Order: sequence, then C-alpha cells, then structure tokens
Amino acid sequence: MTSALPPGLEGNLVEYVRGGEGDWLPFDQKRFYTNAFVIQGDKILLGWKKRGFGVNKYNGFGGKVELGETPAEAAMRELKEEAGIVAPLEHAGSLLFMTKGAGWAFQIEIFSARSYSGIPIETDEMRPEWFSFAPPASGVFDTNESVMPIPYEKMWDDDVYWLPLLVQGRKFVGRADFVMEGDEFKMARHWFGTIKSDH
Ligand SMILES: COc1nc(N)nc2c1ncn2[C@H]1C[C@H](O)[C@@H](COP(=O)(O)OP(=O)(O)OP(=O)(O)O)O1
Repeated sequence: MTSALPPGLEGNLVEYVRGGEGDWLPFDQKRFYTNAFVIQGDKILLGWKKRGFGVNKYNGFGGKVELGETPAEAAMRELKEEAGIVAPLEHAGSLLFMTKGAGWAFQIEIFSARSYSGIPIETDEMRPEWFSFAPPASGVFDTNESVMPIPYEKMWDDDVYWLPLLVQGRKFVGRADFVMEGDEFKMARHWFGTIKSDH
C-alpha cells in the first residue's frame, strides 16, 4: 500500500497501518531519546514508570541521548541505569512523536536484545516486569497465569502498532501525534511502516 509519508519521515518505507485525522502537527526541532526492550523466549521485559514523562505507564527502558553519546550508547546506559542489566542491543526502529503545543518532536531510537546479563532490579525510575507475547495454551488469559500478556491498555497508545513488529524482528518507522484530553495524552493521528528491504 502506498501513501504520502508524514512530515519528518523518509526512506523506502511501506505503510503498515495509519489512522486518525487532522493536520500533522508542526515542529521546528527534534530531541533525541532511546527506548530498549529485552526479549527472552516468548517474554518481554517492560518497566512501570514511577516518575517523569510517561509516569504510571509501562514502557521500555530509555531516556534522553546525552551530549557526546550515540543513540546506541545512550540506550545501553539507560538500560543499565533504569533496569540494572546489560544487553547486546540492536537497532529495531525509529519513531517520531509530537505533542500538541510542544513545537519540538521526540525522535526515539528503539533497540531490542534477545539476551541479557545481570538481574533486573527496581530503580528510582522503573519497576521491571516480564510479560508474555505468546497466546496462552487455553486461548484465553486468566489472572492465574504467572506471566500476563503485554498490558497495552497501560502503555502509550502507539505501542500496540509497533511492538508486535519489534517482537517479530521486523524493522519499523513511524510517527504519532498526540493531543491532551483532560490530563491524558491521546493519539490523534498515526502512521507506521516497515522498511522495504525488510520484506
Ligand atoms: C508519546 O509516545 C511515546 N510512546 C512511547 N512508547 N515511548 C515514549 C513516548 N514518548 C516518549 N517516550 C519514551 C522515550 C523515553 O524512553 C521515555 C522518556 O524519557 P525520560 O523523560 O524519562 O528521559 P530521562 O533521560 O530518563 O529523564 P530523567 O532522567 O530526566 O527523568 O519515554
């Protein structure tokens, strides 16, 4: 499927999903962030964010790219600082997020790894927890399952579109624009795609 790419995205991309309406929000600069996910078999490690932007949501481990760091270096540092572990992170995708009124965009480089060393620990910022991305044997999750399914309802609205691609090892690119509804950010428009050479 082809469609015009949202402003800020470029490359040989194939649309995977899009939705929402209205004009894409304008931005005049990007700020650089990372987000890292560790996968073990059919489980993924998420962190419950205890403070700051995205508080009270599950997410990967990450934060700002500091001056002089590459995104890969920042991702390794943040994973160690926020979850206490080290992993051979590989680039998995790139996302652009805008929030209405900000004027600048989050450019987030997403990383993943299928092994790690150390023991995940709770830190000031995050409480790590494993979730399953495999369907339960019975077809239905119940609350007695030892590992619960990925809690998309407690994550950013965009995650449900690209996290399955990450789990499948498919590289992705996307943009999502958010507006405030009450005291919650809600996704107003989104576009996610995969990279053509990945097909
Ligand atoms: C808006 O949509 C988002 N979706 C997802 N999945 N993740 C997002 C979104 N917006 C931001 N993020 C991620 C990017 C980073 O991993 C964190 C935010 O980083 P934070 O503000 O915690 O950065 P730190 O450098 O750790 O900050 P402090 O040490 O100053 O607390 O959220």
